[in-house]
Amino acid sequence: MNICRVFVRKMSQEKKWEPLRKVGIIGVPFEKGQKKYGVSVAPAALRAAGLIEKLKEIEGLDVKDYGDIETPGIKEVNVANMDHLALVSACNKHLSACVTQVLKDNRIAVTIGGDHSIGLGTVDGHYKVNNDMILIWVDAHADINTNKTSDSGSVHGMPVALLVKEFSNYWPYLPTMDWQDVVFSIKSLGYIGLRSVDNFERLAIEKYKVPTFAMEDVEEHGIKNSIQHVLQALDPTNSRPIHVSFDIDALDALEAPSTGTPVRGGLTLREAINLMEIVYATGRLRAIDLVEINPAIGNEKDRQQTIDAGLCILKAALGFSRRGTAPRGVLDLPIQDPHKPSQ
Ligand SMILES: NC(=[NH2+])NCCC[C@H](N)C(=O)O
Ligand SMILES: [Mn+2]
Repeated sequence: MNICRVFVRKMSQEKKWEPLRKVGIIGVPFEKGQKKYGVSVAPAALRAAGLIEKLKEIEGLDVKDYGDIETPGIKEVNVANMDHLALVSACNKHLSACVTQVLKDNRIAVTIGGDHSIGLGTVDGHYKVNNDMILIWVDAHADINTNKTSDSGSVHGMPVALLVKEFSNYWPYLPTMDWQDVVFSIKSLGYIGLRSVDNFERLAIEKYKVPTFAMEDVEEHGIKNSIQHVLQALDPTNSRPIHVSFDIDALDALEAPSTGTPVRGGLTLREAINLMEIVYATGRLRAIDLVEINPAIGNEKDRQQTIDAGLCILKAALGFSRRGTAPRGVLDLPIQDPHKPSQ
């Protein structure tokens, strides 16, 4: 039997994944998912630091800026221990539609927060286009509290719990949230970088066996094995689109001090870059969120360091190589005539 031919046929049936070389940037100046002032300034601060230009420098990358999502003032609703739900809901409804549009334009959706409550809209919008997507939540926190289990009442600690269909019995009726179809499964979720996990969050992770590499596990296995393990657990056939929701507080507070809920003992920037390089190399990254950069926290150096770290993470996710990239289609260095003066 011609095993070889069967193998070749099987290979050619498998979808080949190439990194998408087109991206769409969405800014979300939203901060009502938590209590501190400043995280809404991040999209402007990143743009001022050259976000668009720096991404355009990546060889072959086509970058389109879709502008910012604005959230007009709105009448609040009353849900126990859940601050500003109506505003969070309005912002995410709009954001979800925008992410869907970027993906339909055949671009990777790059969303700049904003606090992490906006993960609700980015994942909702992504799922509408790729319902086989997997979600990698890179964070110091699990963000899987309900209004019953949260100590803070801040929705940036709840987006994962709002997203997953397995949690429907853990929520009351949530006014203003009727736009959301809760269809994403917790079976498609994995965590990297955790080190501040509330009791009920830990219970949820164990109950639903969420592939989780908390900092102790990253310590034991290294970042490369950690991400590969999560990807393998969620998608053993390497065939599902990837969404990374990256909270800057996944980095050690020394690497990214300008954030609202910093925790020491986190990822180094090198580990975060390596993580994103590995995700890029799969060719399957379709959406990335970068959230919780708060330029109003710390001094000028803290601010710059945090924004710079965020830019490094985005660049690694979108194909920047630390090895360098030779100019495309050029085979030699520029020739000069040794008998003539320079021109
Ligand atoms: N996206 C974040 N920074 N989340 C922090 C959440 C902290 C805490 N677990 C809470 O529920 O409030
Ligand atoms: Mn978070």
